[in-house]
Amino acid sequence: MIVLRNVSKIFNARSGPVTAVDNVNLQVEQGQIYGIIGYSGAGKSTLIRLLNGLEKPTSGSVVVAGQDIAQASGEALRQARLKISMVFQHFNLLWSRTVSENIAFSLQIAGAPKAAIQRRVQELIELVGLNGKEQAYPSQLSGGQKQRVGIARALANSPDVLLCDEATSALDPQTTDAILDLLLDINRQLKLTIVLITHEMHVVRKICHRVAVMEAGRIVEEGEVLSVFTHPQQPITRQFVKQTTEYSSADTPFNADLVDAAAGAVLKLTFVGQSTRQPIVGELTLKYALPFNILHGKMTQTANGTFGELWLQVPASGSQLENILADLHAHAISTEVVKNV
Ligand SMILES: Nc1ncnc2c1ncn2[C@@H]1O[C@H](COP(=O)(O)OP(=O)(O)OP(=O)(O)O)[C@@H](O)[C@H]1O
Repeated sequence: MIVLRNVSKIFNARSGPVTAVDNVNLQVEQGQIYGIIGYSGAGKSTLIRLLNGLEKPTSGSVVVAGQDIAQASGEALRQARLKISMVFQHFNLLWSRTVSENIAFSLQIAGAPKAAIQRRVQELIELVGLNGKEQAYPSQLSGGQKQRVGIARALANSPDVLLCDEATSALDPQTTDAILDLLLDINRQLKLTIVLITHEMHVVRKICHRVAVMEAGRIVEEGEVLSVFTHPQQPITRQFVKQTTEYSSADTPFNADLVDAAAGAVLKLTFVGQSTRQPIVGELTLKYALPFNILHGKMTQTANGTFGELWLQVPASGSQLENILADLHAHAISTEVVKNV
């Protein structure tokens, strides 16, 4: 659905040239929810503006739904952009128009017949859960409701691609989750391709199928969300993954006092997919007749699967510890010896 080839964008600022996007290659499949994560200044906004033709690349090609957006101009660009909608962080609603009128606006501009507009608006109101709010003005709505209007408005022209520019960054955590659920629902119901930019890994974890990590204009890591979470390669990706855990340093998530200095090695086990279903601690306890001590455990859901992390203290060393690790690997469980006591 979207293919970016060797895309760079260099701005000529007063202080000199700024490379906002640096040789980016990217592919988003039809029906995918694709996350682009990075800190402020990484180039995310520029990249998303390249996708809807608001910026032209300095070099490279940007193809969306078969159309080269970078080459298109005039009427062709206008038509292409009708199929690429955007949802904004600060909603960008028309404050003097009601909810219905905001949603109807782009259809009116396109010259759709009145009855068709009314039908479409009602359909969208129901889709985003705003029944009863048709005649309300944006100032009478909560942040989450405003974003529902923003999403309904973006869907009015039945786009091929929905771009979300930090769509939940102005919302509290509960409202963020409700809006993310709505996006997931829309993706499933309409098979709509969604590209979102964010600085929050929680957003990526909850709804994205794939993620690209951006740093200084480049994509430094890319992959399926589940595999990026379980095997982050770059330091910046590890930092983002840590955002979604309750501990912020490289330290373990449990109180160090729980570890008995004389009671053996501390292991971190990571389970992915099917391996999350195995009663592995019970099996090991029986097999080795050892009192495995659970220090901490958690399961995390992503859009393409579940992974679990478990910290254990194992009163074993030497060849016995090696055998335990080999057994875990045979069950497709990754291990890390956090501390070898
Ligand atoms: N029109 C412009 N002229 C000059 N420099 C620009 C322009 N737009 C963006 N930049 C620069 O390009 C770099 C990337 O900016 P961009 O806004 O794309 O990053 P971002 O990841 O979206 O950050 P934020 O989340 O803060 O918006 C920054 O160094 C920024 O200063």
